[in-house]
Formats: sequence, C-alpha cells, structure tokens
Amino acid sequence: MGCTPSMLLDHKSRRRDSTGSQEAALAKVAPTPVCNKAVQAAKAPRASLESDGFSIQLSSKKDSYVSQMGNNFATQLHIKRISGSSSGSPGARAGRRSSLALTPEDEPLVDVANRSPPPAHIPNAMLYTPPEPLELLCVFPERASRVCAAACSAVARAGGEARSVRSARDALDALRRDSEAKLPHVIVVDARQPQTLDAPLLARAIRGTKNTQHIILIAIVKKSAYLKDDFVVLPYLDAGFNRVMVETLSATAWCAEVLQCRAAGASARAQVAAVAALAAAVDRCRDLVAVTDDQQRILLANKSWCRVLGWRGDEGPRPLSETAGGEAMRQASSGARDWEAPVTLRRRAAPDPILLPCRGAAIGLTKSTSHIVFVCEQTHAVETERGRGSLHSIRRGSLDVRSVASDGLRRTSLAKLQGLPLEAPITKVISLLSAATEGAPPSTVACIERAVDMLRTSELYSPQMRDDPKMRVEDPVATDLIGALLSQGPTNTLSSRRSSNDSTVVRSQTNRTNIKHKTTGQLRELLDTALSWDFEIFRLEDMTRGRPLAHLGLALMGGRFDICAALECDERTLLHWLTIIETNYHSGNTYHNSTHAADVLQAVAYFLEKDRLKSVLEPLEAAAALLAAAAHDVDHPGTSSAFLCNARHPLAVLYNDVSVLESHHAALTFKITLNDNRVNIFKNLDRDTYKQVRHNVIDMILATEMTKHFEHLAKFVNVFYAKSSGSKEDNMHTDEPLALDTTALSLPENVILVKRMMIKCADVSNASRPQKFAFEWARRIAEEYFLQTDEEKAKDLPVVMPMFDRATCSIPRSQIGFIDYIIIDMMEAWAAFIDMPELVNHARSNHARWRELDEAGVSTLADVWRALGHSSIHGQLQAAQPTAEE
Ligand SMILES: Nc1ncnc2c1ncn2[C@@H]1O[C@@H]2COP(=O)(O)O[C@H]2[C@H]1O
Repeated sequence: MGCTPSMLLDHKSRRRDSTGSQEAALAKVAPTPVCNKAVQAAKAPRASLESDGFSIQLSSKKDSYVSQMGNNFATQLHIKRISGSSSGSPGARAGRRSSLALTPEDEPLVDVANRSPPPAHIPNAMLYTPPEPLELLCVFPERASRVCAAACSAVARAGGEARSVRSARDALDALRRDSEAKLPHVIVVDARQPQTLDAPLLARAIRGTKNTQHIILIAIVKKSAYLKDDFVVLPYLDAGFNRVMVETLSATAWCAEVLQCRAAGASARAQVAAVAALAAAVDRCRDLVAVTDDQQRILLANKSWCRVLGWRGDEGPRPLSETAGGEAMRQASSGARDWEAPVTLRRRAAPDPILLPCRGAAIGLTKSTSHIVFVCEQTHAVETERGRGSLHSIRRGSLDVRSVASDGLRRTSLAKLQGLPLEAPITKVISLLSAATEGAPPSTVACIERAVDMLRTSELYSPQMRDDPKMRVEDPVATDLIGALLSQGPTNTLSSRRSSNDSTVVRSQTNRTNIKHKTTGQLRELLDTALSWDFEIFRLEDMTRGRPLAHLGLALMGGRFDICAALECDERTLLHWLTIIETNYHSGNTYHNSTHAADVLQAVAYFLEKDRLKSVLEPLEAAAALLAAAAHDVDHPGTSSAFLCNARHPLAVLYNDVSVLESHHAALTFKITLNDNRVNIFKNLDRDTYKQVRHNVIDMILATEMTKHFEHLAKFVNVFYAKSSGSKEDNMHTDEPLALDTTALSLPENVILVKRMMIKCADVSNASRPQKFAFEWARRIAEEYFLQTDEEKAKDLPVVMPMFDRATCSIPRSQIGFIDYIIIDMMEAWAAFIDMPELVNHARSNHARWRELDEAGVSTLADVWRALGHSSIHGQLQAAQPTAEE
C-alpha cells in the first residue's frame, strides 16, 4: 500500500512529529487565531479560554503518571463549540462556514445530521483477542537495576515472562530478531540517565520498526523530574512512548502497572489486528480506495489506487488534492457524512486524468471527523487497462475527461454511465491498443494513436477512397459508379419506367405462362452442369424463355440440395414458390431480372459445395442461403435506392430512405411466401425453426446492400485473417498473401459473417466469371444504369451517376473501377476462405482485358461489342442455342 494502516493509527502523532514541538502541534490542531491562545493556555495548566465562539480547555493529568491507555495524548485538548451568544460575537458566528465555527443550531437539522460523521462502527468481535501471558522487555543500562528487578518480578507474579537488555542496540536487535509472535507486549525503558540511554531516540527507533504499534512503551523517569514540569511527559509521548512512570521499587505499584499493561496491550493488539484485517480487505478491492485524515491527507491507499494512479508502494501521507479533484473533493470538504460524486484522479504516467464515480464517508469516533474514506469505482475500462499493467495505457482507453463539460450534472451522469457494467468491444480494443503503446518506440506510438483516433469515429466502416497511386483511378466513371454503390438515400426517386406495379402487391402468376417443369433433354443436360463455374446462365435464360430461376432453382434446391427435406415441404410447394418469386422479378430489367437471381443462386450453390462451407453450415442454413439468393432482388425496379429516395417513391418513404431496396426484397419475399399456402415453403416448420430460417434469409438479403460493402468485408477479414502479421485490411492492399485463420468459425456470430460474405460475393460474382459471362453482365448493368440516367433527366431528378450516359460512358473504365474497388479485395478474401482461386483469376483476367480495350480507345457499349467482333455476346448465344420448348 502507498500509505499504510499504521499511518491510519497514528496520523495525529505524526502531525506533531512533523512540527517538532508541542506548540506547533497545538497550532496545527486549532489552525485559527485561537490557536495561539491555545498554545498559551497549554502553557498555563487548566486554563480555559473562550474567544470567537470557541472554548478550549487543556487539562494536564499531572497527578497521575498513568495517562489514557492507548492514547498518545497525556494532555487532552478539547475544542468545544459554544452554542450560546454569550461568549462569541454574532458576526463571527454568522460569517463562518467552517465546521468548527458553525453551531449546530445555525443549521437545518437534516444538514447537521448529514454533516456530523457517523460513529465509526467497529464490530466488537473485531476487537477481541484472547488473553496471553505478558512478555516484558526491560531496557536498563545499569547492570543490577533494582527498578528493573522489581518490574521483572511483578511480571513473573502476574504469570508473564520478562527479560532485560542493557543498550538500545540490544533492545532493537531483540525486536528485529524475534519473530512477530515473540515481540514483547511491553517495553520498559530507563529514561533516568539521558547521557547513557537516549530513551526518546530509542522509542522512535522502536516505533519505526515493523509491527510495533501495539507494543506498550513505558518510560521510567525520576520523581524529581516528573514533579518539576507539568509537561514533562510530552517529549516522551511525542517520541512514541505510551506512558511515563515514576521510578518505583514498589512491587504493588509494578504489579498494578503490569496488569493494566496486559489489559491495555490486549486492547491495542486487537485494534491493530482489526485495522490490519480491514486494510487487507481494502487492498483486495477492485475499487480505488483512499483514507485520509480530517485534513484530507492520504493515510492509506490501496493497491488498486497505487496501480491505477502510478503510485509507489511506500509513499508517506500526501494531500489528496495533489491527486484528486472535482465534485467529490467539494463534497468531502463540506463535511457531509455520506456522499456520491464524480472524482477526477490524476495519474502519474498519463497526461489525462480519469473520471470515476466516487462514494465517500466521514468517519469519527467522536463528533468530529477523524478520517475520510474515498471509494472510487473502478470502471470496466480502467480495469481492462489495469490488466495490461499499463498506466500509460489508461490515457486513451477509458474516459476522456477533457471532453467532459465542466457542469456538475454532466459529470455526474457521465460518472454514473461509466459506472455501469457496459462496455462496447471497441472500448476494449482501444484500451488494448493504448496499452500497446507503453514502452513502444515513438513511431509505433504515433501509428497506434492514429489508429485509435480512427477507431473513435462512429463511421468505422464508411469507405474512403484509398490514396494508393496504384489504385488512384482518377476516372470519373469509376468514381461515379463506386460513389453511387456505396452511398444511399437521396443524393442530391419507384420509377414506373418498366413497372407500374405497386411493389408491395404480389404479382399474379396468371399473366405468365405456367412453366413447364418437364425439361427437355437439352435443358436437362444444361441443368446437369448447374454446379460448374462456367455454367451457361444466358443459355438457360434463352432455353427457359426468361424463366431460368424456377428451372435452376428446382434443379439445385429440389435436386442437389434437397431443401424440401430441411424445410419439410413438398417439391410442388417449392416449385410454386420459385415460380411466384420469379414472376415478381421484372423481366424488363436488363440486369436485375430473374436471370441475375438465377446467377446468384448458382454461385451460392457452387460455394456451398466447397468443403469449408459444407463443414460449417447446417442443411437449414444452406437452404436459407439458397432461398435468399433466389429472392434477394425480387421486385427490383431496375433503379437504385438513391433513385427511389430522390423520386420520393412510396418504398423510400416506407423505409425512411434506409436500405430501401434490400428491405423491400426481404419483406416482399416473406409477404409472397406467407400469402398463399400453396407457395408457403415454411408452413410445416415449427415456430423456432421458422424464426431461425427467417432470420437467416433476411440477414443475407440485407447483406447485399452495397452501402455496407466495406463493413461486411472488413468484419469478415478482421475475424478470419486477424492473426497474420499486420492488419489484414492493409495486407489486402499489398501483394502479400492473406493468412487464413478459421478457428473463429466456432463462434455462431462469425458464421453469420461467412453467410453474408457468401451472398455478397455471389451477388457481384459476374465480374469473377469467365470473360464471356462477365462482359455480358457488364453490358446489362451498364444498360440499366443508362436507363436510370435517362429517366432522371426526363423527370428532372438528380442524376445519381451522371457519367453513365450511353453516349459518352466508358464501359471498360467503369469495369476497371468496379473490379479495383469492389471485386478484387473481396474475392481474394473469399477465394482464400473457400479455396477457389478461379474467382480472383477470372477477375484479374477480365480486368486486364478491359484495360486492353480501354487502351485501344474502346469506350461505349457499341464500341465494346464491335471490338469483340459481334453485336452482343448474348445475341450470339441466343442465335446458337435452342430454347426449352424446342
Ligand atoms: N459488373 C458490374 N459492373 C458495375 N456494377 C456492378 C456490376 N455487377 C454488379 N454491379 C453493381 O453492384 C451491385 C450489387 O448489388 P445490386 O445487385 O443491388 O446492384 C449491383 C450493381 O449496381
């Protein structure tokens, strides 16, 4: 402990020690104009003095050599309040607010009750020690001192043991050599021959030795000296003696003294033991505890206090104000009995103070306060840092007091908040990072501090364009596309351009030809290849006359994955579900139609075949992933959420401009499904299973929102690549290979990240497909963007992606930007996770081809297809393939 329990026991005597004189001691006890008079009064025995409302009485126990046991004051100083007006001036009384000056009558009762310290309650059981035979040590320089012999024989008669030594050195040796159990209860020191034995010096040395607080020290003085001066005892008491006794050879006198010493000794030992026990308890507290004297000088500081504030273990009493500030200090000074208020504590190794909730209490055995207890709650954040043993670390980790306004209310509520057992993981991360700065080189500290500053923002996952020369695509097309993908809300409105549907109205299936789910031989052959990465999706689109989803869905969901078993539904219901979902895709959209849904479904199915996912996902989770993929863009209007917001479309209004399309896709999926028993693939699931599947489907559909792209990617990377050297996000931007760590898969929350990543990658997997597919998808999305721009211009709406104008837009550049900013990082992370390098290989090779085209001056859609030697890949495919009906 910084300050020890022994300081608690004798802080009053230390006060005297520091002044070196009784006058100074008295002056300190009464630090008012009255004190000088008190000193004079002390010199004039039995003087009583009244002034300015005070009565000071000094009484000297001259007639008894036995002063009060266990009390270092042979002379007792009483400072009384005078309640009447007879002796104090009214002005003086009215003007003072100190606890000494104010009379109890001047204050409201409640206030008085709260200001007088509670009687310190020490349970009686704590103060009991079993009686022991008395151990006496006599220190008498004279070889055959008769006084010494009288004392020893009295101890023997009382059933105790006595020994004697002749010098101060021998006495101290005996104390230091003996184990604690053998320390004497009483030490009698011959103070009659100062030239041979300096008794006060020896007493100080004894009191400076460990565990001697309970030893009763008796100084033997000559009768002549004793009777000469009223204050003869004071230097002895100041030096640490408990009692001053006149030399005597009387066996009776010695016997009485010895018996009193045994009783007093037992009581003193019990008190010390009780204080030691309480100090040990305080030391084991998590909270920061300090006990001060009535002048707020710290007498005891527990281990938490020392550790958190950077105190050494051996510091003497010091003013609390050097370390603490705030409302708590004001409360403590007000004399309140019990209070709760925030305290700011300065730490030695950190510039920023910490703000902690603090409870305090004034303690006193009498009406006046002897001790003040401060218990500062160790908040979780401080404790986390403590775990790192870093004081330095606390600087950034927990509480930023500088940001706290000076008004007390805010500080109080902040302190209360910090007292709550709540802590966000980010707080722990900041604490750990801050701890890592300890002892680190300045450059590392600077890096960590910058990282911590970034972590402190609430926009953790908001992407910022990287300042990477390699990546600096100062291409307005790429900037336009990425900017539009990553931002949501009104930029700067649902088009009925290709659909006049109220999107929340389930489309009737009747306006479509019922699908033939009897597949032709060629279609069967094609569907047999549904689990290859170069699956001919556009051929399927053509063969099924724009209904690829139902056919592929039935083949994959009903066939290979048998989700009917997991969902406990029949294949017919699944077919109906697929059909109605497909019906609710807009066939007029060039990109966001059911072919895109089928493509994403095919990608998810392909991923699910990978060993990593097979081992991680339950059949029901796989089923949910396939359902989510099939439905993830249902009723997509062919325009972006930003467009809907700008157009003040009912969906944007319904979803408050937040995740408009994804919310709609997820909600409509369930509306369609639950609307009709014939399509309700969930109808046989029990409540909990339904809940689980629903949660999974919704979560995955919402994960396709591109504004959250970097959030999902960063979380995935941080979890599954966290253990390689350096930040994985940084690694992603270098050519260093990623080091995969899949141990985190044991946590369900991390499996969620995997499912999100899976559908995200599937959603934009077109850029990682073989070139002929990737280029067709690029054409389709560009066409859809162009149509949106056309509509925005026609309706005088803000143009979300002005660069996507069919007359001027460079398709190669838009694809280069898309791959650079969205695809590569994500595919690298996912490819490594599921062991599918072709994802990255295709993306890179597509990127290279787009670059070639760009460098060749190819720009518009028409240019691209001309350069590729045909008007459209899809057109080429269409011409070559038979349809499903053939
Ligand atoms: N090849 C591509 N080029 C440019 N943008 C794309 C490409 N593929 C997908 N996207 C965009 O990425 C988005 C992913 O979510 P959506 O399907 O809602 O809408 C998609 C398009 O806006």
